[in-house]
Amino acid sequence: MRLNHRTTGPDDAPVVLLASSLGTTHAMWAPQLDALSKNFRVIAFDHRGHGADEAPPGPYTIEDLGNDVVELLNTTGAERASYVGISLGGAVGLWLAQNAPDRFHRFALLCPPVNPAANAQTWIDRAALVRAEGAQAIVEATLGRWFLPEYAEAHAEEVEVIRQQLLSTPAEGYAACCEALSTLDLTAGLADITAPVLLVTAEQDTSIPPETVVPLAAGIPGAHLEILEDAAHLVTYSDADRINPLLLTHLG
Ligand SMILES: O=C(O)CC1=CCC(=O)O1
Repeated sequence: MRLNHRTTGPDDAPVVLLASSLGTTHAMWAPQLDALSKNFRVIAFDHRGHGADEAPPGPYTIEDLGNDVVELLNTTGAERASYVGISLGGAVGLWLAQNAPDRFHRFALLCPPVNPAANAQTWIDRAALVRAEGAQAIVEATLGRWFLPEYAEAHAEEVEVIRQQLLSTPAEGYAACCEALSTLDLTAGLADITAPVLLVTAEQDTSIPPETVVPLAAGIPGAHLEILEDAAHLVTYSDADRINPLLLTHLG
């Protein structure tokens, strides 16, 4: 599976992979590109079934999504990369930290779901809804979880960009990634993670609430936790001015 991606920054710089949330594309990383591309070769990619290409039929598994990233890394010629992932991208990062530790330096995982299988039926129902009715069935509720009302009111154009990404995501790709989440529980391997991990959660994140992310900091050896006040789920997009310095400090 060859993932859609966009590369910026110097060819000979250390590689950083950017992994987006469910139903968005690599374009959601626009607020990070200038800051990260000065010192890194930044590769922002689409998960399988997302972005411009046709979606392979689901269900997908976390192994599918994680192995796609390793294949993408293989094409760069770099032995190792650092990895920044939000939401679904954060879950894939947790899987990579546990299953491909020799390919990665550092992880920054923002609002990652660690045990979505605890709510398996929710994800199965969402997959069925999107297969039947398309992404328009979930778009407004999703934006309501991802952005604070005051941000959405003041940044209508920015929110519209994410709305269009959600609406353009192939229904099969979105649904098949929901199915990957419905079977995913990464809690057992947290203590085995050896890479330095930055965890970020947002106080008003109703998608992946802070109480599900805060315990990861105790479970992952040496993990560093940041809790953002006055922010909802899609922190890289709505709060780049606070997130970018955290990423630059952690990635080194
Ligand atoms: O859709 C949501 O609000 C929650 C979510 C889980 C994984 C993801 O990328 O988004």
